[in-house]
Parts: sequence; structure tokens; C-alpha cells
Amino acid sequence: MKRGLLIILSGPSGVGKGTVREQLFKEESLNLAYSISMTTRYKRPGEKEGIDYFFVDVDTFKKKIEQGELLEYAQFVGNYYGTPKAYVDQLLDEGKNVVLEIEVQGALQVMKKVPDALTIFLVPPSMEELEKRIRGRRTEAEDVIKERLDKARREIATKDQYKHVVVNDDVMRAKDDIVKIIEENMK
Ligand SMILES: Nc1ncnc2c1ncn2[C@@H]1O[C@H](COP(=O)(O)OP(=O)(O)OP(=O)(O)O)[C@@H](O)[C@H]1O
Ligand SMILES: Nc1nc2c(ncn2[C@@H]2O[C@H](COP(=O)(O)O)[C@@H](O)[C@H]2O)c(=O)[nH]1
Repeated sequence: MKRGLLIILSGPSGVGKGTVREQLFKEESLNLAYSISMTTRYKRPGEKEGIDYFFVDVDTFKKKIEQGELLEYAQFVGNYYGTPKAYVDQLLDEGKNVVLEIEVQGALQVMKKVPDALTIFLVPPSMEELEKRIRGRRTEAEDVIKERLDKARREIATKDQYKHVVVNDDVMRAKDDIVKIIEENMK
């Protein structure tokens, strides 16, 4: 069986990665699977263990790093986030096109390990709109919002290291752009 594509969907916090991904996963012909990350972040209302993330404490996360169980990991605004490797390998072996929705430091690690990964960076139409989206989500405290916006400026500066940059001005248009990119790489 042909091994699946490894797809990195990256971009600053609040740009709309999760929202666009939800639409992307309705496209059955893309044969997508989502890599569920591990994090030490608190669980937001409505988030589910093993669906949105595997929520663990810092000691457990550090053990996973030591045991080499993570394909990549990063510290992001006070919490650890990482991609469990075995599950991604299993899905790729099954021929699935696997989506990693991750921040920039982790994306750069995967680019080094898997140079043929399909890398997509989502940008907001403006910093003002990004701020509006992060605030509108009402999931973070003011100090965390400020840190995430600060980080966003530095993350957007790395966008040219990705193979594709997509503007998320409109969710369905951004989704359509990504569908075309994936279809082109599935040929
Ligand atoms: N094109 C868009 N136009 C207007 N609002 C949008 C658009 N895309 C996403 N949003 C809104 O922006 C907010 C942030 O979106 P989302 O949670 O998907 O971002 P994210 O990049 O996954 O964030 P994080 O990386 O922090 O998880 C949500 O309230 C979402 O509804
Ligand atoms: N390097 C990694 N980054 C990840 C992973 N899973 C999610 N993320 C990114 O972290 C930030 C913050 O996420 P939030 O859910 O707290 O808003 C965001 O950019 C995510 O895409 C991962 O496994 N590795």
C-alpha cells in the first residue's frame, strides 16, 4: 500500500487552523486522519480527552520525551505540546494522509526529519483580525492573549519556510485552497 502524506498545518494561535481543519475533514476523498497531540495545557470547556488532545501532567510529558515517543514537541506559552510518533506512523502505513496541526517550533523539527512533508502555513488577513479572533474565542486570560499575539508576530515571520502559505480570510475559501494543494500532492 502507498504510504500516506504527512501534512503540517501550522500558523499562529487563533488564525483558524482548527476551524479550517474541521471543514477539510468533510472532504472524504482526501483520506485524511488527524494526529491527536499530547499537551500539559488545561482542558478548555467542551474539549474531550483523546479527541482534542491527550491531556497529561508535566512529568508524564517529560517521560514521553525521554522515551523518544514524540515525533516533535515544543513549549508554547507555558505549556508543552507534542505529537505521539507511533500513531502517526501507523496511520501513514495504512495509507492515510495525516494532518499535524502544530505550532512553528514543532513544524520546523518535522521539516528536518521528514523533508517531503507537505507544509502549509495559515496567515490571518491582518494582525487586527487575528487579535479579534483570539479575543472572540474567549478561551484565554488577558496575559495569555498578549503572549500568544506576541508569539504570533514571530511565527508569521517564519512563513516562507513552508511550502505553501494560505490566507484565512474566509474559511471555505481557505479550505478550498488547501484541498487543491493536497490533491496536487496526492497525484
Ligand atoms: N475565516 C475566519 N473568519 C472569521 N473568524 C474565523 C475565521 N476562521 C476562524 N475564525 C474564528 O477564529 C477563532 C479562532 O479559530 P481557531 O480556534 O480555529 O484557531 P486556531 O488557529 O486553531 O487556534 P489555536 O492554535 O489557538 O488552537 C474561532 O472563534 C473561529 O470561529
Ligand atoms: N509543536 C506542537 N504544537 C502543537 C501541538 N498540538 C497543538 N499545537 C499548537 O499549539 C498552539 C496552542 O494550542 P492551543 O490548543 O493551546 O490553542 C497552537 O498553535 C497549536 O496548533 C503539537 O503536538 N506540537
